Amino acid sequence: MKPVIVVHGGAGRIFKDREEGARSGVTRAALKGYSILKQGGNALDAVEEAVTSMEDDPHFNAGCGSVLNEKGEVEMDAIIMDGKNLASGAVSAVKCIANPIKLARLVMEKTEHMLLTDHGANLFAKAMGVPEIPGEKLITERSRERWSKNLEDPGTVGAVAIDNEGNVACATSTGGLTNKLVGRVGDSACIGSGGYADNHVGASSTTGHGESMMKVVLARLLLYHMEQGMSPVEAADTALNYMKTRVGGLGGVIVVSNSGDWAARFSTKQMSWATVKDDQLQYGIYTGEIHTSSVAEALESK
Ligand SMILES: NC(=O)C[C@H](N)C(=O)O
Repeated sequence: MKPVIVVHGGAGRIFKDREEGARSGVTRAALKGYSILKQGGNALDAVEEAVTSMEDDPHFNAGCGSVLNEKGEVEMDAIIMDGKNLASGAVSAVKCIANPIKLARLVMEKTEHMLLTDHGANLFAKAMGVPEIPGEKLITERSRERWSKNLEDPGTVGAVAIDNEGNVACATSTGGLTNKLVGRVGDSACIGSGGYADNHVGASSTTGHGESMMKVVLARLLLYHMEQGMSPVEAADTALNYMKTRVGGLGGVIVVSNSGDWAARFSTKQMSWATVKDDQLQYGIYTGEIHTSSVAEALESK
């Protein structure tokens, strides 16, 4: 199986002055994940690496750069899932951690549980030797300014991949919604809403209005449509359209099928996304925008 990775950097409105940062952040993440797959690495490692790269990038609403809750603090949600055995791990409302996706992976691999929240997630991090960082380190000037004006930012991040053994995986990470209530948990920590991976079908990761996505269980819904015979593009559009007409919610999805077909679709005005397949990088932000270059060219310009 030829490896494929697809990443997103969030659906919503991306301002002009943020477009270049979003484009280069998603392409960097896709290239990092792909290089793991190319070296024979597995899909789980690739999606974790891609998401970690975007958590560390202050352009995105995940890790450093996360939006702030009603108290002006960062509380983050993340999930990772292995399509081989349907194992998954998640954290919700976790604070003072640089990379929630790594903590989610530890929940999957080191506990009997699937989701740890808030204080318990931090206690677990400590037990695993994951360093706590001051909450301030996750806050950017921009996130504080947008919070004070109660302005929404897109930027949840996610990745899906298939490796050369045909295993699929997904990972999603977010700071959630600006001015959310303390303790609010969104779709990104919830299996089937923020992401889902099953080798029998494929893997998906989502972004958008979390409460709407939880109502329709968006990530699993679109895989269901693929099980019924739809292509990734048709399944993504059908699921997004259902969410829009049924509950009035907007968002975006990325998906890879177990045969290596992929899609990046959104019902919002924009979503930053990138993919690498057959040593070719593609990326875009607006509907219909697709830039293409070889991986070699892209790595030279980085
Ligand atoms: N920007 C986002 O995708 C937000 C995320 N889905 C949430 O509701 O927490």
